[in-house]
Amino acid sequence: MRVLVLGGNGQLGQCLAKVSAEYTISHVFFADEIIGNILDQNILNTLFTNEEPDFVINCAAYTAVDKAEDEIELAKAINETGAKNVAEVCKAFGATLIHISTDFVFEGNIPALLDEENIACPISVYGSTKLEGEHRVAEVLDNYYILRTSWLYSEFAGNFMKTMLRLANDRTELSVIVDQIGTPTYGVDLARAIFVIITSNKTEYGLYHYSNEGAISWFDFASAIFEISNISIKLNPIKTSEYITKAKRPAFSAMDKSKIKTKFNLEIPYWRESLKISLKS
Ligand SMILES: NC(=O)C1=CN([C@@H]2O[C@H](COP(=O)(O)OP(=O)(O)OC[C@H]3O[C@@H](n4cnc5c(N)ncnc54)[C@H](OP(=O)(O)O)[C@@H]3O)[C@@H](O)[C@H]2O)C=CC1
Ligand SMILES: Cc1cn([C@H]2C[C@H](O)[C@@H](COP(=O)(O)OP(=O)(O)O[C@H]3O[C@@H](C)C(=O)[C@@H](O)[C@H]3O)O2)c(=O)[nH]c1=O
Repeated sequence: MRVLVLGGNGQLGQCLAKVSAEYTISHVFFADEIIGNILDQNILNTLFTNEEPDFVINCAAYTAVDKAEDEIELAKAINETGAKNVAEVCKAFGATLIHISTDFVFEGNIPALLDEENIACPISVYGSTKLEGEHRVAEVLDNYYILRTSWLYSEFAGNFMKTMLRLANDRTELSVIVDQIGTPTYGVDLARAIFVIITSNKTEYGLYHYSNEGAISWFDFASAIFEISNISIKLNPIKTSEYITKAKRPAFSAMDKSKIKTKFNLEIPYWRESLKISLKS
């Protein structure tokens, strides 16, 4: 079993590296954006020729949600054309693709757990490009898994948990949005779910939702980060309208994980338990 991780230096890439040795996979190769530039088909061909992967995990993406509103072409190139390039090279080399997508494909106007059948209707450039990336993958390949995840955090790279800890260092007070509801996902839990899929020997291809269990606001998430870390800071709950950002974010994007739990016999940790583990790390 040979696995190739694209975007291997990013947050999820590092989470995959942390746990890959727990699984009976003979070879996992982590490619950064230079040796695995998903915008360059020649580079991808060379990489695939050398690595001969059975599975490819595509973590490479444009993930700067606000910046994407200004860098539309770059976000489209990486999240749409890049996804297509990866799917095409997987097809040419007979590899199964695990492609990562996001809860931000949803509009967020339905306050009920979103399953894979719910209509996606993105309200940001990032969300639109990720949805288009999903379509490109599905157009090219049959043997793909698209995993939509949400509010990814970990001890690695940049994320909301680390932003909160950093801001608490030099502020006595923080204001965080209370009317956007979703589910945090510990990247290490997602990494383990990906390896479960790879080692399952199943061929249940398609679209899946994966996050931790529970549904909370960003304010709740920040409160828990500070409470578990014993950081005392004044935290103000604010409305979305009081925190101006370039990109719109869904008001409700908590997802239903029944499909992945049933098909792969997965037990998903509750968000707060995973947060404690990540903060310890
Ligand atoms: N972070 C989150 O909250 C969430 C993320 N997701 C999805 O999960 C996946 C992984 O996200 P995460 O690990 O957090 O994101 P990161 O931004 O941490 O990692 C993405 C990686 O892709 C690399 N990259 C950018 N352009 C290219 C390119 N042309 N070729 C190859 N690599 C490239 C980046 O390199 P560099 O940094 O040098 O540009 C970076 O290392 C993404 O698909 C994302 O959309 C889904 C839901 C939530
Ligand atoms: C820093 C900060 C953010 N916020 C709000 C803004 C936003 O609505 C929310 C999260 O902010 P961030 O910019 O950290 O997170 P953001 O980049 O919006 O996170 C998203 O990233 C992409 C890649 C995804 O795919 C999504 O699932 C989601 O994780 O918190 C505050 O209310 N107060 C603050 O001090």
